[in-house]
Amino acid sequence: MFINRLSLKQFRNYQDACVEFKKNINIIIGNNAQGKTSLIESIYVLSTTKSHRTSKDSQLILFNEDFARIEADITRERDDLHLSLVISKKGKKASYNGIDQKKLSEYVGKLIVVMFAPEDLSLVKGGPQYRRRFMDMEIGQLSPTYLFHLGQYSKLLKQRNELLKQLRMNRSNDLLLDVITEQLVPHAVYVLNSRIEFLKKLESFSKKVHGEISNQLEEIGLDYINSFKNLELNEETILQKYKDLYDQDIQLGSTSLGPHRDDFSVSINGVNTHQFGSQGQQRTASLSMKLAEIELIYSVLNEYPILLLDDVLSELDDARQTQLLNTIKNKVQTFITTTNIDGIDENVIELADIFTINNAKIRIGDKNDARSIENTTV
Ligand SMILES: Nc1ncnc2c1ncn2[C@@H]1O[C@H](COP(=O)(O)OP(=O)(O)OP(=O)(O)O)[C@@H](O)[C@H]1O
Repeated sequence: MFINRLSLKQFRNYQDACVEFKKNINIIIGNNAQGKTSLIESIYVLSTTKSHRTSKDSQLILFNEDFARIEADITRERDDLHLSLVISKKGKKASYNGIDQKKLSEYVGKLIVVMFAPEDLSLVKGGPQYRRRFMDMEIGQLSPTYLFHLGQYSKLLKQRNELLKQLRMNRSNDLLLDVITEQLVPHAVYVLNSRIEFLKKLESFSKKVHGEISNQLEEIGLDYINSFKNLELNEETILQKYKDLYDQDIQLGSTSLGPHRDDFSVSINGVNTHQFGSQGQQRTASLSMKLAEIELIYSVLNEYPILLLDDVLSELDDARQTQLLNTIKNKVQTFITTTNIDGIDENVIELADIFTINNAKIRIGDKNDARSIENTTV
């Protein structure tokens, strides 16, 4: 898929902006704090309805304004799309081809993106919450059903934890605990099985990509860490396990097992990268997973997603940039932000359109414009 036109109104530091994209590689260059990340963040938000760098939607609205709007014209293999997302203090409203969407979960998946940003290093290095979020966002883009089950699971989990806390004070309402637990279990089982299946597929694509990046010296492994350990993941067994844990959960005042506790490990040549990997290995492993995602999405949709590279390309060495270029060339529309074009491989620059951003004003430029920006960078 391909974004032809993007327009922003009162999004972050953009008052009004409209930009057309023609080539599949687009380099966005500007000094710090001009609006580069905000531009690609807007594409991510339009796709997923969530920002990759804040959970507070109000931060996306230009200071002192009431709403922000992101719109784009998109060409997909099978059709053209017009997407619009309005973010206001009252909430978010999405529409496609002029039709308002009642549920955001049904809107997600129209525009599919893969983002690789500095925060993605946390994917390997950070706590389990980063990896759970990664799985949920990625599976969610491909499956509204997953988003539905995840949403139900989160809602019921919150209710169950509140109830457990009440029961800790006064053990009287076990019947309600039965009801909530019985409702929770099918969603937990669906989420678990989907994540395990996703991770298996991602592992097989990652092995291929990582082998190529590392000259076949390294083998990457991804393993789902399931808090139910080796239990069979069917509703009956999981329900029984939750029941066996009633006393423990009441004492804790929270649900001790389930998808909200899970994680996945990333290993290189059998060694856990989270604990023992070098910075470089952690970065390569994150990149392999992101590139693998592109191929995984293609295998499901028969269509490539859009790739957003926020300030990460110049940090990759030549071999990794070449690998990246091979993955995206002529097929994946890619947006690359940077303050410094010198760190970007000439072969990538040759294939790209270059845009400059200065105080939220976007201009189409060329290599020389990009270099003159660098000269003014302090
Ligand atoms: N809601 C908002 N309203 C107005 N301005 C905002 C809002 N949110 C962020 N900004 C400002 O927008 C500017 C651009 O931020 P952005 O993160 O896009 O910069 P950038 O060009 O990616 O810079 P860097 O290279 O430092 O990452 C910053 O000055 C930031 O403070």
